[in-house]
Amino acid sequence: MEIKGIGDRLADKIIKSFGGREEFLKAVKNFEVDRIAGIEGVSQHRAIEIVNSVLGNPTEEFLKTERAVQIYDDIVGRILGFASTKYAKNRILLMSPIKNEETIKESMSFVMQAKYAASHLPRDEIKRLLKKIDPTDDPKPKYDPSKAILVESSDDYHQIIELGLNSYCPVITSEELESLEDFELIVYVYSEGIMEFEDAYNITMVNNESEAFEIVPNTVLSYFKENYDLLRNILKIKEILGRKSIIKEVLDILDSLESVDVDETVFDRAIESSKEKADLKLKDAIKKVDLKGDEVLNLLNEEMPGKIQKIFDEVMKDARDEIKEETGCAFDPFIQKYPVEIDYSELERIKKQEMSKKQVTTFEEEVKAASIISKFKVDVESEIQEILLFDYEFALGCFAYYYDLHTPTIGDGFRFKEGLHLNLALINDKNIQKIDYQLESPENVVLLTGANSGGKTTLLETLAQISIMAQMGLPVCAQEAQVKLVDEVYFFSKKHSLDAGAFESFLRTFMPIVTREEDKLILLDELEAITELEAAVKIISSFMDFVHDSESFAIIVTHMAREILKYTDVRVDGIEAKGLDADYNLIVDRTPRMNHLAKSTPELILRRMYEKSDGKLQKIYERILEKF
Ligand SMILES: Nc1ncnc2c1ncn2[C@@H]1O[C@H](COP(=O)(O)OP(=O)(O)OP(=O)(O)O)[C@@H](O)[C@H]1O
Repeated sequence: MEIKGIGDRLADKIIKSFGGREEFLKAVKNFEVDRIAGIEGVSQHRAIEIVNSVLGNPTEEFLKTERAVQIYDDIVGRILGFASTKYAKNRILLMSPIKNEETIKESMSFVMQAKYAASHLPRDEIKRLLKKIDPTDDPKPKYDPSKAILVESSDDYHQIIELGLNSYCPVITSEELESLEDFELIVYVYSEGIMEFEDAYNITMVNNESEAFEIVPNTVLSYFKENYDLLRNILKIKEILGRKSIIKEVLDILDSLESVDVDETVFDRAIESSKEKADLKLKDAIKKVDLKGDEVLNLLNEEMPGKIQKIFDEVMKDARDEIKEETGCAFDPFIQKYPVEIDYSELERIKKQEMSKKQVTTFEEEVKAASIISKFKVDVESEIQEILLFDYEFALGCFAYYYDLHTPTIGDGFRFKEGLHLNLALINDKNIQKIDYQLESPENVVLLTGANSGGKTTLLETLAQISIMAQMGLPVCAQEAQVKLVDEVYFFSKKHSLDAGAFESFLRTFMPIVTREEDKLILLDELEAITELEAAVKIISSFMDFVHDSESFAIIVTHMAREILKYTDVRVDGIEAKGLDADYNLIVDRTPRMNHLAKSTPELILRRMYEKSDGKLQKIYERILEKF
């Protein structure tokens, strides 16, 4: 693969922005059109051209006229409508016509298999899930200032920096640590173990030879956490497809990681309710106490009589037990008084301690999860890739399914049965007629004549679609078809401009066609609309003779068949209009009759206009009709 087809300056710029040729070629192989389109001055369209030309499939060598390109773009646009992910869209944008028969056949059979699969799948549900698949690359680390890594020496410090862990949380040395309270969690990465901490609930010790995820589990977990929803959707899709997946295990591990938040209100509620109960019990019990004279005297000296102390002891014990029951934590937040008072600073201390403990357990759980889950990363990534590829396949399958495409054979000419223009393929209307047609040697040049609005342009476009789609490796919109693989497709659409500039530019593109050796499919829609009639007749007839003697194929739509036939001898086909139906629609057999010169029937169109108008306008149509 070389970087051909790109100007040197642009190639330099692109390679530079990728940080090297290898990186750029890797992106091309991964169909990363967007990364190239992201470079300043490179449009999406140009990016596609660049990737295609690097891959060796330049579309511009095949699609020779503006209209041919439009027909190709229209086909691609229709397929894109079925794709959901950026990956699939890029791959579809890069589908270009080629001539290698083997590759074309392989691709057609791939699409037909996808069509079969799509026909059996819950398409809407899958599409809804695929719409949510947008994988992020490795997410940027989230910086968490509430945690810290504590190290002993500058060697240890550098080791942590080298692992890039300083982008997850602060890294501090013992001198910088003013208070343990500064952080919710401190991961002490020790080598000697020289620091000692008493009653430090928010510290966890990790050996300095540990792996990165044992110090910061998020180095592994972030990727999975950030992609949680994506993974869930991938799992759902794989379940629908009946494919095996390891994602369920990954999600179970992620789900098992408890949330760090300690519910502080549990503490507040437990304490309030035990205080209320204690107050009631004290009131009841103390009322019944009978104090002796010296006990009353002692009480005046603020000495608690034994009887009352006993009551307090019992009631407070009950209160503490109740709190332990509710919060799972043994502590005493009460001050012995009546009514009982709450020691709020003790309550806060306990809450903080519990949070720290919880932080440490969560950390340990995360390390455990990270160590298991890290082994799944490669598989998870390949499952994501598998689903992106599936989206591409599914889009092609849906396209083939909804448009009812069929594999054509490859042969020496063009022939199709029950063909339909893609515009008409999805319309459910009894007036839509499927068409049979053929263009084969020795009748490789044909004049197509017929009724106004009979469907001549539509037929030309149908053949162009069949040829382009087949060479893109797609099945085609016809029940049966044979296509010839050509090098170039030309489509000249009907232009209404008759000025000299248009004529000259037409000749400039048109005439060199016959000097080229390549096999061509040439479709010409009413040349006489571009030039003066007499000149058109002469140009067309000479052109037809040249094509006739070549390996190329041409259909020429004309209203001047009789005149052209004076100069050359070719097959003439005709689309015949038989009249108007009760709703003034044209009754027409859309399949051309071979060797039949059909009249154009403007009077039928005029009659329809006459019937559908009224008043003055109708009178005018009537006057014109009288002349026919
Ligand atoms: N096979 C078909 N079945 C139903 N409708 C068709 C079919 N082919 C063409 N039409 C419809 O007939 C109309 C005229 O088609 P088209 O423009 O191809 O005719 P034309 O012969 O090229 O006309 P013109 O006289 O302008 O050259 C369009 O609305 C088109 O959708």
